[in-house]
Amino acid sequence: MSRIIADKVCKQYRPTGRFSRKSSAPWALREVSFSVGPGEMFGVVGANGAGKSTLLRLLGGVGKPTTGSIEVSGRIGALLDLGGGFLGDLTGRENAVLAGVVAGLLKQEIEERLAAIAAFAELEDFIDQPVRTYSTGMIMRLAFAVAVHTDPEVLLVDEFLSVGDLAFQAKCNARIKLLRDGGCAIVMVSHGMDSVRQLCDRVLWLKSGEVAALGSAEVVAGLYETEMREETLRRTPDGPARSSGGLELVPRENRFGTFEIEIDSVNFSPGTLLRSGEPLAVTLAYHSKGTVPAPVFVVSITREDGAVCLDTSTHLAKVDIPDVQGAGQIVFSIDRLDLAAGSYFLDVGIFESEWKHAYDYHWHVYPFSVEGAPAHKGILAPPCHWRLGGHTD
Ligand SMILES: Nc1ncnc2c1ncn2[C@@H]1O[C@H](COP(=O)(O)OP(=O)(O)OP(=O)(O)O)[C@@H](O)[C@H]1O
Repeated sequence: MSRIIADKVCKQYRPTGRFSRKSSAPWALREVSFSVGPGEMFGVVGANGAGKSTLLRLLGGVGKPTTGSIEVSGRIGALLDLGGGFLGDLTGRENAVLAGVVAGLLKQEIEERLAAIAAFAELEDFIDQPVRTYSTGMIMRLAFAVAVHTDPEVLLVDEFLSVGDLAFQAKCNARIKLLRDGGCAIVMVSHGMDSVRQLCDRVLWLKSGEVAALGSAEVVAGLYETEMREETLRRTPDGPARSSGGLELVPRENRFGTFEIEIDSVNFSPGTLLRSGEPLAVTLAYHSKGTVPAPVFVVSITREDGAVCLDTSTHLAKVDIPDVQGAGQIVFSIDRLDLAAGSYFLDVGIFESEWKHAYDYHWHVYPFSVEGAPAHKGILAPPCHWRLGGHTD
């Protein structure tokens, strides 16, 4: 069950000013699909103008996708515009009650929580003062405290907005983790890859409104950092698009990396049809020009909607990989691929030993389909059996 399902979401703001007549406005989001389950922390990363806030706003019900759909189930706690909705002449207490009611709580329910809200926001002495006398930090603390005390089942947070002093930030993060452990689905726009790695389960990387990558936090943070690193170093990837086995590998589109090691070939043809329950073996052939210390090899299988089915690496499997130089190959095999029928992607890559950046990562280059699976719902479809035992009268 998912709390959030975004399906091919596109957003184009109504043309104004320079886009009014001659050309149409650019797309702020284009064909963005993903789902977030209960208890999942879903990060959204991307450069300025990539579409992160637009996505968060749409998830919070502010505006509608131009095309595509968004389904959110459960009470939403949105920290989109911290304190922006507060009325200056009302006291902190009155604003908290109003915000709680808007979030869907009964007046009495929110009143019962006021002491906890004021304590969390560290505003006990100021809660009966008008909000116009508050500093920006105090307003943000109050807004955050209200949002996390309304039992949200979905929480939308922009990390930038949740900053207070470091101690308060740590308290917010702890609270967010608590909510996650209680089954809240959290979408967090993140700006630092360290916090992405620490907090998020999965990450969506938006680039000019499109999905650049979607997968486990480590992989996507590594890919993003690769690109940022290249940008900071003003470094262009070696070589133009390369063709391999009929595939077009385009740097920064479906191939990310610094290419100190390159994946030369993968023995997996795009469009392969697999039968559920069959074994799978993938051989990566690679080469490096210089010596590369203990790289991490990664294989990931995602469903078409971005759900991670398998995400593994030599690091997780504790396989000892020596320093690499020259050409070599590595084989990854699964005894049974018990996937439900559907469409999937196999992604492969090689990362720096500490996951700091990708050497070479092939993103959604190898689509495949699975058929012949038992008719279960969900991602896994292993052979299953039912046995009714005994009778109760
Ligand atoms: N209200 C608006 N009207 C018109 N265009 C908008 C509006 N809001 C955002 N955009 C445009 O949509 C695109 C995505 O913007 P958005 O603010 O969602 O990106 P972002 O990733 O959140 O950026 P940042 O990190 O700078 O906040 C940009 O090109 C931006 O100019």
